[in-house]
Amino acid sequence: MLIWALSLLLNHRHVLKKVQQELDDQIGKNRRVTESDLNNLPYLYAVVKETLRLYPASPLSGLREFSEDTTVGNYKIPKGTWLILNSWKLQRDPRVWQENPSKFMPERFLKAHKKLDVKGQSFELLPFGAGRRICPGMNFGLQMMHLVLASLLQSFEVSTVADEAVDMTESAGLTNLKATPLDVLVAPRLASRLY
Ligand code: HEM
Repeated sequence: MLIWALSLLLNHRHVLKKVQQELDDQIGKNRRVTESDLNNLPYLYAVVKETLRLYPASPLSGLREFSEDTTVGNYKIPKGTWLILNSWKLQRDPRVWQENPSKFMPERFLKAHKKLDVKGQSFELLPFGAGRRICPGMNFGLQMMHLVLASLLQSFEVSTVADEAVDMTESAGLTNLKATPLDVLVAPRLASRLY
């Protein structure tokens, strides 16, 4: 997830600058970001949500089995049928994400989709699944993503070799990995005593 987030930010430098500006405004450059700062970083949260929307770690959800005959929409589903949810497709569905569904736009989570969260309550956005078998590592995973991304972007300027665009090709598989490795150049952006 971190690699997708960094890749998206490197291809959208204005978003990268906005995340770093938020970090500078909220924390400043005289100390390192800590876990207790995270609640004051709404733009960073929007970036993480938008990354999980476009590049869910598990594009096809865990398997479910219908425990009784039922009807969903106009479809009759017999007991025992297996269900696999395509969250990758759902999370780019133009009927839900009307404004440029495939575009990286964290602002959508501060405006039109402000109320959507990633914790299994908003069925348009299910990067951790939902229900009884929802990812048990969700809160830990989210907290780590926010903290690691915040620390990295506060501490370092990041760029690509020769300012090339990052290749966003995805690999086929149960987990959504980048097809090509990400090379990042880093340079310190804080005083040396803080490292
Ligand atoms: C950003 C990080 C993570 C993402 C996006 C993620 C995503 C997912 C997804 C989509 C599922 C399937 C849920 C379902 O079928 O409804 C899942 C299941 C699971 N995850 Fe995660 N996960 C993350 C981090 C973690 C971490 C840090 C741990 C452990 C420390 C963890 C442990 C598990 C386990 C054990 C399951 C299987 C749960 C079950 O079948 O009952 N995950 N995860």
